[in-house]
Amino acid sequence: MNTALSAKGLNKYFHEPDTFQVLRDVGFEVKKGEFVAIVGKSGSGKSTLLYLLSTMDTNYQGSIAINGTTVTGLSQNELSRFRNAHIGFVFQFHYLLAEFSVLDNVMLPALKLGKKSKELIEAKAMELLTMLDIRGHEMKKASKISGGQQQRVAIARALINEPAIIMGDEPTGNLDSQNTKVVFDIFRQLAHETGQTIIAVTHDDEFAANCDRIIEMVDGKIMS
Ligand SMILES: Nc1ncnc2c1ncn2[C@@H]1O[C@H](COP(=O)(O)OP(=O)(O)OP(=O)(O)O)[C@@H](O)[C@H]1O
Repeated sequence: MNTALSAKGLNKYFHEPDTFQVLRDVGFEVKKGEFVAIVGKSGSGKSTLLYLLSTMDTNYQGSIAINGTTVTGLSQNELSRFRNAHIGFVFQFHYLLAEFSVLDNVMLPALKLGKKSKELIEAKAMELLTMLDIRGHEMKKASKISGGQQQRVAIARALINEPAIIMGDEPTGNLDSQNTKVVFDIFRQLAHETGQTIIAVTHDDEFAANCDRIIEMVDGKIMS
């Protein structure tokens, strides 16, 4: 199976203050190992779309399948389990637990999933911290490292359960150009060498231009 994500006929409405259609018949497929950027003007519906794709928002028309599982219609409990096992999230603001160590932050989603022993999880976390060049900072509180390092810790946390898909909402929105390049290169490596699929909403034209494919949203529709 070569399709990582399939979205069909997605329509989404907001009803406050007035009824407003934010997504209009959105459909596309993303292949396994593809690195895709979602771009578009502010208000075009990018974040709303990512919320649907990431299974956080279930109030829509249409259907979404991830890695061959139709997630549309699953219960909140099923979705929560599915997300934990299959999707990694990287946001503009990393939402690390400031008072917890770097290592604990990375280990947490795997401890929550409860499939592996603490020793195995710690070994995997250390492997990721090494790959992301944060080795040596693992016992520091998350609040005591730089912004670029924090974002790399957030990526390690997103990767700990070896998700098939990584979704980013402005994953480099808060970073300088040097750290943006580091994060971009990590994503590209994950896509092209590990076969993980990356879908990132971005306002950064250079970031988008270097992805495998750009999905452009205009007024809730896909243009290209
Ligand atoms: N909860 C909500 N209730 C009502 N309208 C909403 C809600 N969330 C978003 N919208 C509206 O839906 C439209 C799309 O919003 P969305 O956040 O998806 O856009 P975006 O392309 O991600 O924008 P940005 O680039 O500024 O983040 C906007 O007009 C926004 O005001």
